[in-house]
Amino acid sequence: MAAIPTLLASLKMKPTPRIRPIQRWMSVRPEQSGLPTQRKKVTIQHLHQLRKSGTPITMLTAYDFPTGRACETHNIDMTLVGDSLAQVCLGYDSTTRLTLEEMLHHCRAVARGSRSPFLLADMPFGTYHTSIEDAVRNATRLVSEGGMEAVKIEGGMEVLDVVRRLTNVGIPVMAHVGLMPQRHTMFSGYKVQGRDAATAISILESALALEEAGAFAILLEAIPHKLGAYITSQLRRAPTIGIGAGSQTNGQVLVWDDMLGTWSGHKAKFVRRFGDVRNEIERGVRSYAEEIRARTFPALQESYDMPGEEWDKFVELTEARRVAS
Ligand SMILES: Nc1nc(=O)c2c([nH]1)NC[C@@H]1CN(c3ccc(C(=O)N[C@@H](CCC(=O)O)C(=O)O)cc3)CN21
Ligand SMILES: CC(C)C(=O)C(=O)O
Ligand SMILES: [Mg+2]
Repeated sequence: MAAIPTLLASLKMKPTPRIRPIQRWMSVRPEQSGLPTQRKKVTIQHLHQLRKSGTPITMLTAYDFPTGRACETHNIDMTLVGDSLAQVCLGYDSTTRLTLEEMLHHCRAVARGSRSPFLLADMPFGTYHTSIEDAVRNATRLVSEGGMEAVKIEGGMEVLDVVRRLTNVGIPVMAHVGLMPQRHTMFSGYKVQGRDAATAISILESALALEEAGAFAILLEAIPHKLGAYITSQLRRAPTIGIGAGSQTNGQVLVWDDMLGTWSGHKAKFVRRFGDVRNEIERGVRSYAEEIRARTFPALQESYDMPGEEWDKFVELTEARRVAS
C-alpha cells in the first residue's frame, strides 16, 4: 500500500518538461514525437469555437519546411498546402498541372515544420473526380503519407457525394466555391463569381449543401462581399474562409507569395502585400554577385586561418616536393 503514495509523489516531483523548439531533423509530426507543444493544437472544435465567438480565423498557404514553420511560429490557425504550389513554387502555368506525387512531396515538408496549426492540402486537379474510391484513396495518401489532417476540394453540388464519403471515413473536407482556379479553362479565366443574382443563389445553395454533406468549413473565393457576408450568416456550423470574399467571412486566407510580395505574376484585386520580400531578394542577390566580382566577398573575417608555424612548415614541404620532382 505504501508503494502507491510514493509513486504518486515521485510523479509529482518530475520537473515540467522544457518547451523545445522544433528540431530540424524531425521526421515525424512534432506532436507524435512526444515533445510538449508550445501552443494548443488547433482542432476542428477549436475552429468552430472561433466562429462562434466571432474571432477571425487566420489561414495562410505554405509549401515547404520554412514557410510551414513560419505559420507555426506566428500562430496561424490553419496552414494550407495549396495547389497554387504549381504556379508560385513549381513554375507551371496552372494548378491543373500539379500531380498528387508533387503535392505529397511538399505536404511532407510543411508537416515537418508544423505542430499547432490545423493542416490541410488541396486535392490536386483530377484526383477526386474519377470516382469516389479514387477520391478516398488519394485523400488517404495526403493524410497518411503527407501528414495532412484534412483536404480541400473545389466544387459545388457535383462533389457532394465525395464530401459525404470522405467525411464518413474520417477525412475532414473544406469545400471551395466561388472562383475555382482548377476550372479556369471552363470559366475562360480567373473571374469574380456570383455578381449576378442567379449565380449568387447557386453559390449560396452549394455552400449550404456542402455544409449539409459534412464539410467542416467552406472557402469562398472571389465573390462580392455582400454575398460572402450573407453565406457566412446562413451557415449553421461551418466557418467560412474568404479570399476576395470581403471582411465578414469567419476567416481569411492568402497565398504566401502574394502576401509577402514574392510572386511576380498577376496580382488579383483581393491581394494585399504585407511585405516586400521580392525587392529584398533582388537587393541581396545583386549585392552578392557585385561583391564577389569586386573581391570584397569573402572578407578576412569570413575566411579561415592556420597557425603561422604550420604555414611555414607547409611552405617548406612544398619546396621539398618541388625539388624532388
Ligand atoms: N499567386 C497566386 N495567388 C492566388 O490567389 C492563386 C494562385 N496564385 N494560383 C491558383 C489560384 C488562381 N487564383 C486567382 C488568379 C487570378 C485571379 C484574378 O486575376 N482575378 C481578377 C478578377 C477579374 C474579374 O473577374 O473582374 C482580379 O483582378 O482580381 C484570381 C484568383 C487564385 N489562386
Ligand atoms: C488560394 C487558396 C485558397 C488556394 O486554394 C491555393 O492556394 O491553392
Ligand atoms: Mg487551391
